[in-house]
Amino acid sequence: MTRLSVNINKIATLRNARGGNTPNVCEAAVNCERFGAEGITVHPRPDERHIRYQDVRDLKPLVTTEFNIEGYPSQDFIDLVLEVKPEQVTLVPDPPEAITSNAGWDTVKNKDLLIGIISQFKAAGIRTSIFVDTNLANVEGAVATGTDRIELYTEPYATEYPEDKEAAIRPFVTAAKRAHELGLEINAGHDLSLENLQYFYQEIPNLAEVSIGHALISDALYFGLENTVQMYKKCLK
Ligand SMILES: CC(=O)[C@@H](O)[C@H](O)COP(=O)(O)O
Ligand SMILES: NCC(=O)COP(=O)(O)O
Repeated sequence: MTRLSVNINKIATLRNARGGNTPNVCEAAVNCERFGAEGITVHPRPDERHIRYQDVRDLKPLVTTEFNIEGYPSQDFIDLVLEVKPEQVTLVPDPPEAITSNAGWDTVKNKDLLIGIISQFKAAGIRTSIFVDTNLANVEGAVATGTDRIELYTEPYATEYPEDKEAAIRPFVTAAKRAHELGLEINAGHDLSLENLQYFYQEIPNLAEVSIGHALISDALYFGLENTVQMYKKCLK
């Protein structure tokens, strides 16, 4: 079974636009789970442009499926994750000025950094995942970091899909097969949508979880959040 983890960053984007508490981020998370989400993902960025550190603290007692906190492993981020103790932490190499996540880790160059950070989270009983592209050197390099999972960075797939879906999926199948051979569990995310999700799910073996936010929350503006969560779940059958 592939779990759908809904990334609620963009609920917080809308809330922050007016400075109040509407839409309520915690209420949205609880409802996403009620509508069928099997996880809630948040990505507190250094500038707190959407999800704030306090949102992460407020969400922890409310999330009853799996709580996944994504982010760059600054000391503030590490401290927050160790304080909150989610089911999973996903490390991304995003610089503070990044508009969004746009690359995976160079797991060879960052091996020692990742080993030190991942060991802290694992000692706290938190499952770890690291964002990687389909370069096999980075997939193979992930093993040495001690991470439990990789998260395949799927923006290149989403970009190429409309032109040539067979070409788009090919590197991801290769990377997923190699990761499984190495004993890594496999997550995926970034720019997955109602257009491209089902094919990705059908072609990628041993896919444990997809985390989806931007497209799903955008679709909810037209179809409603309950309908939309269930439409995405149907793509994972
Ligand atoms: C790692 C990943 O792909 C998502 O967390 C993405 O970074 C969402 O971040 P934004 O919602 O800030 O675009
Ligand atoms: N890890 C990917 C994620 O959480 C959501 O990415 P996106 O669907 O907002 O592009």
